Amino acid sequence: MNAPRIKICGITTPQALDACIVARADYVGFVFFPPSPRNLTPSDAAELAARAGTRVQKVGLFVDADDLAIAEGVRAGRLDALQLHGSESPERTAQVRARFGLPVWKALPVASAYDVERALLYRAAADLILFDAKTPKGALPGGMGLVFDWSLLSGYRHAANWGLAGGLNPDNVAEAVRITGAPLVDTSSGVESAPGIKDVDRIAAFCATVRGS
Ligand SMILES: O=C(O)c1ccccc1NCC(=O)[C@H](O)[C@H](O)COP(=O)(O)O
Repeated sequence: MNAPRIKICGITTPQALDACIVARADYVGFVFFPPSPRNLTPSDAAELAARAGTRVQKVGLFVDADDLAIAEGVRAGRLDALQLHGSESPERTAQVRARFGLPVWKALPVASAYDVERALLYRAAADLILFDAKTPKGALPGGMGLVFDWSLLSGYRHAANWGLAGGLNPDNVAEAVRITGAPLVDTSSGVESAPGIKDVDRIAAFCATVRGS
């Protein structure tokens, strides 16, 4: 089995970006959601994008954003893909893909087998389904370090390209991949020393563990 592709989400500094590139992460995530401790202004995103060049793919994360906000993120962050992490419907997801001409990842919150089945609704609209842990009402919809029951994905016949997120870190990611067979893993708080503060050693350890799994 090929090693899973790796996305490190919530990059806010050149040091963290460089650590992802050195560790050969496939994707970095730029968060465009003001309530997040990882939110980027357009000028921060432009600086990071210029530094990254084509060395890593840049995924812009949006939560129920309108076209204007997405367009600003796409321009500033020179984005390669869009991650919709709110309650976007299949119709809105398809609309965003058509409007921006970029691959769209749809994050789905998971707490039960029913939540996993909802992926079918997005089969035609999204290029990738990202299964993430459901967060409590009123909390951020992601980036909380919460894990869901990975056995919900064990042996599941996926109808679409997909990835696993939610509380992954250097200590648990090998087990998560073993149980789910995830072809892509995504982490944010699991490679941080505090909310929004990436730890370059944890980024390196996460990537090394995934490549070795
Ligand atoms: O990172 C945020 O602050 C955030 C805010 C709003 C929606 C999603 C957010 N992050 C998503 C991610 O970073 C990941 O795609 C995923 O949720 C994994 O996060 P974590 O559990 O912290 O590893």
